[in-house]
Amino acid sequence: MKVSIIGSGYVGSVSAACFAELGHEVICIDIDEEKVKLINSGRAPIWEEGLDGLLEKHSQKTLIATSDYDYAVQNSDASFICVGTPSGEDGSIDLSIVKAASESLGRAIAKKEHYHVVVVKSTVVPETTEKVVLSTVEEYSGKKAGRDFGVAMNPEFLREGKAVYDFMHPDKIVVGAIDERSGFVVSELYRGVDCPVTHTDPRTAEMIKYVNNSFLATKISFANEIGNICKQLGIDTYEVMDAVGTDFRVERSFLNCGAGFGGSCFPKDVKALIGKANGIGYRPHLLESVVGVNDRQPLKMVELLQDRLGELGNRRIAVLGLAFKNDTDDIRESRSIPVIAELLRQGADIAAYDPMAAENMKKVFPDITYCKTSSEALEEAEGCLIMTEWDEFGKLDKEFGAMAGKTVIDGRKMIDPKKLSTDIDYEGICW
Ligand SMILES: NC(=O)c1ccc[n+]([C@@H]2O[C@H](COP(=O)([O-])OP(=O)(O)OC[C@H]3O[C@@H](n4cnc5c(N)ncnc54)[C@H](O)[C@@H]3O)[C@@H](O)[C@H]2O)c1
Ligand SMILES: O=c1ccn([C@@H]2O[C@H](COP(=O)(O)OP(=O)(O)O[C@H]3O[C@H](CO)[C@@H](O)[C@H](O)[C@H]3O)[C@@H](O)[C@H]2O)c(=O)[nH]1
Repeated sequence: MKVSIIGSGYVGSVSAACFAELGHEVICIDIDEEKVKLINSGRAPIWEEGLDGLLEKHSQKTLIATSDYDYAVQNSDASFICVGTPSGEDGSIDLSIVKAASESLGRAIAKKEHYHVVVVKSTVVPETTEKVVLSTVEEYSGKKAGRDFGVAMNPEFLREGKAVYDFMHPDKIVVGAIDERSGFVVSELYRGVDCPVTHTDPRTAEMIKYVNNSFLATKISFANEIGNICKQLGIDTYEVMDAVGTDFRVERSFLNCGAGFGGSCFPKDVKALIGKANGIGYRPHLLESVVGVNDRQPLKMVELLQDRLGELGNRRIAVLGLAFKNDTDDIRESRSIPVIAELLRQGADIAAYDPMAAENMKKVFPDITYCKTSSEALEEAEGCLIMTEWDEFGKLDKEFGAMAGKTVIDGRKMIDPKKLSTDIDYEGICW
């Protein structure tokens, strides 16, 4: 089939490359000319394991990029909207980018003779597909949904760092369509991907995505709350979760306590669902607490450091890990951001290191010191905060010997001090 993908960020570029790998002809549309150029030269606009290889393989053959909506719509059967859905000022969803993409799509569909399917892959709150996307495309195309064009919602569940693998091997595919014809086109695109498919209406599909993310975020905040209690009682919360997680009704994953959840999805999506609930007159106390625990958790890292070191002004502090999790250069909502902001507020001298995300963090904190290795960051540092679960931090040992102090606060349970040959003053955030 022929498919166009609107937005070439994490979801769009991965979806485009994977649809090409599944044998479809793909056109990427982005308003960012740099991304268009990169994709057309066979290079990925973001770092994702395996993405460069797929783009190199398919670019200029069955995959091209453009900023021309008319060309893309004329030459495809369906368009997937994969643009950003950031938080507005009050945390509720900002749909302006989705609206703009829907307008451009509507104008292009106006000029098309044949049936076209509009698919929303961006994470959008329930009712958006019908009340914003469908109605905008109708308005700008002068055509009728269900007759002249189809509409479906197909949420994406990929994880950054594992995005290509997740797209090709998903747990589930959800297709929320306004009618059978639209749903059929979307399902056909996934032919060859082996997993259960849920066929439903658009608003249920939209809600499935939010419930999936909110539940995982809730597990993490629950684990952090339990971890905070366990720490005070001198109980190993990881041992607790290992045992509790053997209950198949609980399941062990996403119960690792630590510095909290970051990323472009969990914080934004939980807040968007809160905003949507408030909008319909329901106050979601549990979801508010999930955000509250997550906002407080990273600051505990600084408090623990202060307990050991006292005043932090002019003290050199190594911050290991800037990405919101391992295996990505993405720093969106990284828990190291509030930590660095608080350290700066207290006048600390920060030596930061991340294997991939330093360039992105420089845009947020241009004036801290960025180091090329963990060793360089630890050199002469009085304290160290481990913020991201990069494998290499679990292998640190002798490097701690170069510190001026010995305090290491671990936010991701990367270090087992009993296994180190170097003597450190170690404390875990919840253990
Ligand atoms: N990042 C993830 O891991 C992930 C996973 C599942 C779902 N999602 C959801 O998918 C959506 C996209 O997320 P992302 O992380 O890929 O975003 P992103 O910011 O990385 O990419 C969005 C892209 O859209 C482009 N764009 C903006 N306006 C446009 C327009 N009018 N026409 C064409 N292109 C336009 C931007 O230039 C950018 O390249 C969000 O709703 C997000 O919540 C993200
Ligand atoms: O037990 C855990 C598990 C994760 N995290 C943190 O949670 C965040 C998110 O991790 P992860 O879910 O692996 O990353 P994302 O790439 O943000 O993926 C989530 O968000 C995507 C966007 O919606 C969804 O598609 C995915 O299914 C969903 O896992 C990171 O900061 C992790 O450090 C914890 O603190 N404890």
